[in-house]
Amino acid sequence: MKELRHLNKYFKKYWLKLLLGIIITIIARVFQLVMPSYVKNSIEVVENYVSNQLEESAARDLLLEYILIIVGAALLSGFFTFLMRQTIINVSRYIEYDLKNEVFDHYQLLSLNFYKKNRTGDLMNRISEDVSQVRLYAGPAIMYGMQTLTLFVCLIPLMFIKAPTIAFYSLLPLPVLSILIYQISRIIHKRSTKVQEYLSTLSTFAQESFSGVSVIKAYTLEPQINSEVRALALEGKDKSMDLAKVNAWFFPLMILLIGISNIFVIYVGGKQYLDGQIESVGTIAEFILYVNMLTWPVAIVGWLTSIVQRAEASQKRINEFLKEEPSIKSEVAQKTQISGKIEFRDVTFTYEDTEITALHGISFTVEQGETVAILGKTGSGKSTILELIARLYDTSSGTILIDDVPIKEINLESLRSMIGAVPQDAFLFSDTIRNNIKFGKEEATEEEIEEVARMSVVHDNIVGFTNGYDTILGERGITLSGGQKQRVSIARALLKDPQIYLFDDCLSAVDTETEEEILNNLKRASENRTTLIVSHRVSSAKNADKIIVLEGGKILQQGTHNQLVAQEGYYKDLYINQLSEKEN
Ligand SMILES: Nc1ncnc2c1ncn2[C@@H]1O[C@H](COP(=O)(O)OP(=O)(O)OP(=O)(O)O)[C@@H](O)[C@H]1O
Repeated sequence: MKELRHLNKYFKKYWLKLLLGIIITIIARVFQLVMPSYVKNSIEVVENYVSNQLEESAARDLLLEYILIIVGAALLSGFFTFLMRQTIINVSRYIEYDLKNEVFDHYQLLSLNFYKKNRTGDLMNRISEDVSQVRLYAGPAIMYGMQTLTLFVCLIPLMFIKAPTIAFYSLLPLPVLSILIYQISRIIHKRSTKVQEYLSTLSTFAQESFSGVSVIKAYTLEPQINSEVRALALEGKDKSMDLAKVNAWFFPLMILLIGISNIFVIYVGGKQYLDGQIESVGTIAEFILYVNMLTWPVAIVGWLTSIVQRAEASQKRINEFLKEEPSIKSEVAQKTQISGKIEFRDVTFTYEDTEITALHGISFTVEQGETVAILGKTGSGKSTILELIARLYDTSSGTILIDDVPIKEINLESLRSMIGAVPQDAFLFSDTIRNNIKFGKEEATEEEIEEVARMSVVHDNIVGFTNGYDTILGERGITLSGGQKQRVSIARALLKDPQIYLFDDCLSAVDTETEEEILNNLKRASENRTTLIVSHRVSSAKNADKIIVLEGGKILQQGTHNQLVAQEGYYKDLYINQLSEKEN
């Protein structure tokens, strides 16, 4: 129960509702207890009438009275049971909602390294599946637990007072029932977890096959994929059958044990009646009702035990993530203005997970308002430089200064709010084009959105769609071409109007003419803004104030376009190659 202590703060938050729920549970059970003794009384009335101790009209009146009491108690018990669910189950839904938000908010704080170490499926599972398991503890477990406790506390002493011998024998099979249900619940849980695992493997595989359907068709891989799906589905079916087999035991076992209890009541009660130890056959009927009232709560003790165990395991997994500290933290609370000078001083950076050293002792300065292009072969460390400026990672050694202040001494929110980054793989949400552009500036007007779309040379494409800016993207809507995605992503950054622009090879999928047009527009937009452009093309770099050429994480060449074409090396070769490609 150590891990579940995390929920105490929520129990404190909703203590009044919980207390009310518990009181209502007790009231509901007490009304339920009225029924069996009035059934007994009714049978006694009939017995007395048969043995001529009671007039017919008096018997009728009494029976009517008892029936009305039974119906009234049942209605009240039902009404309070309804209220019980409305309070306790509602509290568990509130706790589930709070806990989901807590986990999600924490996920948002964590750094990229955390997301690399943990698979998306795992992150999703903890926020959905594990939180649901915990909810079962916070709601149903408490509700049924209270119900069972009330019944035990009220009913068992009552049974022993009324007829101790019958009580003893009728209760005898119930602990066995509880233990068996506990064992079955455990097995059911284990097997259903396996079924869930297979289902998620199958759905991941299916999802990948649908996403990659064009590759599958192009390579005529359909038969192979079909047989893999069939094999997975077969395995899943076997696991489901295993689960169905244990599930099938649940109710028959319960019915068997209730049956045994009833037989004990009838046998022992009948014997006592014949021996004159109990006065009425009604007592037997009363005890049969008691046994039936107890069966479900007793079975539930086993079920509850396994629910608490599962909730504890789930909360442990949730706590593991909640304890995770973000590796990139804002060490300065005070927000600052940033004008955009960037300096790398002997920066070395190694990715923790792959241990690849992407940058080796890099030093360079970008003055405020300057445009710098970074070129180099793939894997030379270009994107890493941009990621370090946005402080998605911290340097392994050396310092990055923004406006001559070490980056770690700048409020993280201020820094990131002043950066407009366009990543290499433009990511667009399954939302309208308008909302995707507005992402960086919620309050943007229609005119502003259109203006940045024009500057990114994507406006004409957008108005060409039937729904224009309301066109939904992604799975629910249309798929943009690589170049269109890149340009929507550029529009998003322009709308933010930041002090620092980071463009990571974001024109690779557009033709050179459009590239030229966009670059001209960017030049206007980024006037007085510090701009870093990562590219493989000389055309994107040639107008920059400075060009940095990287190789293997080190600076190979540095200078203006004119300086670099005048010297032998990577840049000049690239320039000549791309020039002749263009001419051809
Ligand atoms: N997120 C990451 N985790 C681990 N290693 C990484 C990560 N990103 C890049 N690397 C490694 O760091 C090195 C530099 O990568 P980087 O993406 O900075 O190169 P790049 O010059 O931008 O390449 P490209 O032109 O292909 O985009 C590469 O060897 C790469 O494998």
